[in-house]
Amino acid sequence: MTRVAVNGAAGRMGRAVIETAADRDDVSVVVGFGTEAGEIRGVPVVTEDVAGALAEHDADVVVDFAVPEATLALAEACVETGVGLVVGTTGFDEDGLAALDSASESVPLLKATNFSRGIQVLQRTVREAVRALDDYDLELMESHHNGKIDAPSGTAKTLLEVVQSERDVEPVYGREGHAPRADDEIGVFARRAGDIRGEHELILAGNDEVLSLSHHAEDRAVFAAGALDAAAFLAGRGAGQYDFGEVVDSS
Ligand SMILES: NC(=O)C1=CN([C@@H]2O[C@H](COP(=O)(O)OP(=O)(O)OC[C@H]3O[C@@H](n4cnc5c(N)ncnc54)[C@H](OP(=O)(O)O)[C@@H]3O)[C@@H](O)[C@H]2O)C=CC1
Ligand SMILES: O=C(O)C1=N[C@H](C(=O)O)C[C@H](O)C1
Repeated sequence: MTRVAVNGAAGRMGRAVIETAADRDDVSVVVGFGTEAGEIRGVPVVTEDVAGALAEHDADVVVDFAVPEATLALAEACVETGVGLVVGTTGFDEDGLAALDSASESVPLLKATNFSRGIQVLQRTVREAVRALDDYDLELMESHHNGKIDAPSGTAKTLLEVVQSERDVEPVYGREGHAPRADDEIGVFARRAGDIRGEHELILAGNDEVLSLSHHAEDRAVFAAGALDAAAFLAGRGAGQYDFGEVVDSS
């Protein structure tokens, strides 16, 4: 049984993680962290002394869905206590990413911009498609709920990295006015509306055809389940960076 702490416990994803864990017997959420103290489904939520709470509740791994500055403070507490860290938060700047890299020298750390298994497969499919259709026009779209802070989504950035590892394309974020398309560009578009859980689509267009590769999440439970799988995978491992692809391939 992996003892899990949840950062951002009262948020959309934090609550989904607590709900999802309640139906599983391989993980147990022992404490949550947030900006307001309280209790969610019997899980105590605390606001301060994160390192003390990790030790007190004997947590093995923290699952984090919060905001970058909270994640970075949490990473310090994980290093202090030797607790593993699953990072789902997106929107880090270069310094934030470097700080997480450095934390992974002391504790096991698994960061993924998307914990759905379908997106893992989409990443692999995108690589193959971009490689095979190497002169097709590429355009990337994502849609999310109206409470999302960062744009483009972390997943869109990851998909862009996959594309760029295969092809030298420059992102153009939205288009307006006189904006003819260049051969070496990829349009990137972000929409925010309602409670869309997360939609991503890459189109590859050329030669009188369009290949559309898309994914949509129907429930946040899919991300919560993947993050908990990652926590169970990380428990007991040594310091270093792990990949969600390893979790998917191992189960
Ligand atoms: N990797 C993946 O699969 C997924 C990643 N995400 C990412 O997860 C993150 C959270 O998303 P979501 O749950 O929708 O966002 P929410 O805004 O619903 O939740 C974020 C939570 O973090 C809390 N928080 C803010 N500051 C702190 C702090 N200092 N310590 C602890 N908690 C804090 C907020 O509290 P308060 O409300 O009081 O400010 C809030 O409860 C985003 O970056 C999102 O992109 C989301 C879904 C899937
Ligand atoms: O904020 C969200 O909701 C989501 N964020 C992640 C991202 O930025 O890619 C993953 C998922 O799409 C939902």
